[in-house]
Amino acid sequence: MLTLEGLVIRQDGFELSADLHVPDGARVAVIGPSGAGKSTLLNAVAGFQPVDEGRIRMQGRDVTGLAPGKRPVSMLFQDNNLFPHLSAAQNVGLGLRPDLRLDAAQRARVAQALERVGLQGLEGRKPGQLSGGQASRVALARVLVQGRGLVLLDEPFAALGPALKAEMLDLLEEVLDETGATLLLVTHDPADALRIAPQTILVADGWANAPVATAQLFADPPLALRSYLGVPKS
Ligand SMILES: Nc1ncnc2c1ncn2[C@@H]1O[C@H](COP(=O)(O)OP(=O)(O)OP(=O)(O)O)[C@@H](O)[C@H]1O
Repeated sequence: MLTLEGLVIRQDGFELSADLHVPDGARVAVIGPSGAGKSTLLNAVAGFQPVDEGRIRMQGRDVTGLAPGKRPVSMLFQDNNLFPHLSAAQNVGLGLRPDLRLDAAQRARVAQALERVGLQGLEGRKPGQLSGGQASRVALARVLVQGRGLVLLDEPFAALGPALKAEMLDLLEEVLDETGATLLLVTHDPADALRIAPQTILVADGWANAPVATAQLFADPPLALRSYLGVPKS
């Protein structure tokens, strides 16, 4: 699904390298110290961050030079990137057509996605009239209608309480089951990784490492992860 070949990203003295492969349908957490480069990695995969060396391949295609919209990727940020002046339905519709000129079938898909995430009846509300959890559901509905092969989430549910976050991770899992998409999820919470991602990419010391089994990584964390987790070094 996703291959990073000899990737090097540089910005203002910071350098991140990656040489790794994420198989189709894999669910992978991205974890590591603050400032290690987790968001930089996701932004490069999504196409928002230029790459200095190497190639990014998706579904067998070289996408290194492609604009974000041309990549088979949906990205969800912590603020859910919803437009405040648009309704929930319009925010979801943007995932299908940026000019929002939806035909009847596309409008039906939007309604179906909003119903799928439990927001029937709230289609006309603007983000400011929704709770944090409901706004996250709108963003997930957009991921659902986009139906892209790779879903990138950068700490999307960090502002929600623990129970609501667990609920959203469960809903995310259901959406992934339905679309078969591959997931990269940046999180600061090992419990999130253990809950949803059998594999984890550790970003530390200038490298995004190849995915390893999440349970094993946390059972016996490498040095770079120990201080971050607050685990004694010996
Ligand atoms: N726009 C930018 N221009 C220059 N340097 C940047 C920019 N954005 C981030 N950086 C630097 O790049 C490095 C990686 O930042 P990044 O946001 O990817 O880390 P992170 O692992 O996601 O951190 P956190 O967990 O705190 O969100 C940091 O040293 C940061 O200061």
